[in-house]
Amino acid sequence: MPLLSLRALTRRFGQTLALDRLDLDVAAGEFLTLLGGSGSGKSTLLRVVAGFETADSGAVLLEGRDLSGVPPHARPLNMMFQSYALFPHMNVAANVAYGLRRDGVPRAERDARVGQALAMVGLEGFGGRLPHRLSGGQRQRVALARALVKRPRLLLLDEPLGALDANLRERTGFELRALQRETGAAFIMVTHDQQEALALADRVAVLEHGRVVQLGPPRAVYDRPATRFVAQFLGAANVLEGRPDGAGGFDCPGLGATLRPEGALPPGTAACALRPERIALRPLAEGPNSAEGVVEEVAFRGDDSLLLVRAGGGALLRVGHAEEDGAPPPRGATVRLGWEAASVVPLAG
Ligand SMILES: Nc1ncnc2c1ncn2[C@@H]1O[C@H](COP(=O)(O)OP(=O)(O)OP(=O)(O)O)[C@@H](O)[C@H]1O
Repeated sequence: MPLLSLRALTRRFGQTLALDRLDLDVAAGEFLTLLGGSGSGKSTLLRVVAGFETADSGAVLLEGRDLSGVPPHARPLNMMFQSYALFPHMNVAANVAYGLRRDGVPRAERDARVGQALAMVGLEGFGGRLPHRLSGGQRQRVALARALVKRPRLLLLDEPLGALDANLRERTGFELRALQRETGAAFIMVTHDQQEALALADRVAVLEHGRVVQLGPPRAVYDRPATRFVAQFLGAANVLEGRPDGAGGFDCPGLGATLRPEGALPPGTAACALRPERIALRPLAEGPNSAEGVVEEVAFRGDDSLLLVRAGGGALLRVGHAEEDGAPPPRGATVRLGWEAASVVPLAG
């Protein structure tokens, strides 16, 4: 049985359908990241699971038990907010102890558990500090300790790393992952950052318009996006419109060329995705899966350059050019492009 099951969860705000008959199962001990554009329903989903928001219809089941009517503090889960929501007048230890005190946990046990939780997030010795005397990263850890101290089976994290700078964010992400393994709790984390979502998760759920449009291991979702939205949202793939040529290929007028995927095309395929880093500046095979274009822009990005290449049929392609392949061609250069059949991903929607 999954730890958490969401069944046909629906939540409206006036005309807005924030959650639209959403189904999702989360396994015990799993790290799931929720990725989606602004307004896709990520926060609403967490808030409904936590009990801060009620669904109009549908069910939230934790180990098969329906949580409707169970108040937030009585749910065997915890939520960590983006703002951390620490009590400013309470020191770190009191902030972390808050939920235990409310549950009537005796003083000695409380102190021991607060000590353990602070050690877990690397904040031993900080118990007496007030939140305003901590750095952003330290405040984030206090919030995490407070969420973990009750040993929840499920932890909901709403953009927990949002307030951290890039370096700290990466390090804290790894720490979060280690903590999740150590505690065995399932984590559901909302993030705007697609790389973070891919890096940390066992599975990624992509939300669009209040529904899960794709769910799977990071690599599978990245390599085989199911829809135009997922292809462009994750890794900004090129989405090429066209139609099947009836002979296993996909005619793409914008490209002025034919794409040929490895497998068969479903008859209704209306677009294919092609990742920028899978396009080489040379033909890889004879015939299909190559095109010609003119370099319109070259943007240096550190470990690679991004080229915008205008293909023969007018489509503008994003093409990644790795540093180890030497200097990128200059603007105005005519280039021949090629890619493997395995890189062509037919899209369903
Ligand atoms: N309390 C509310 N009142 C009215 N509309 C709301 C409320 N909460 C959310 N919404 C709307 O529901 C939709 C989903 O919002 P939600 O906050 O869940 O999205 P999100 O994916 O978390 O977005 P973001 O990434 O911007 O935080 C949005 O259109 C939002 O405007």
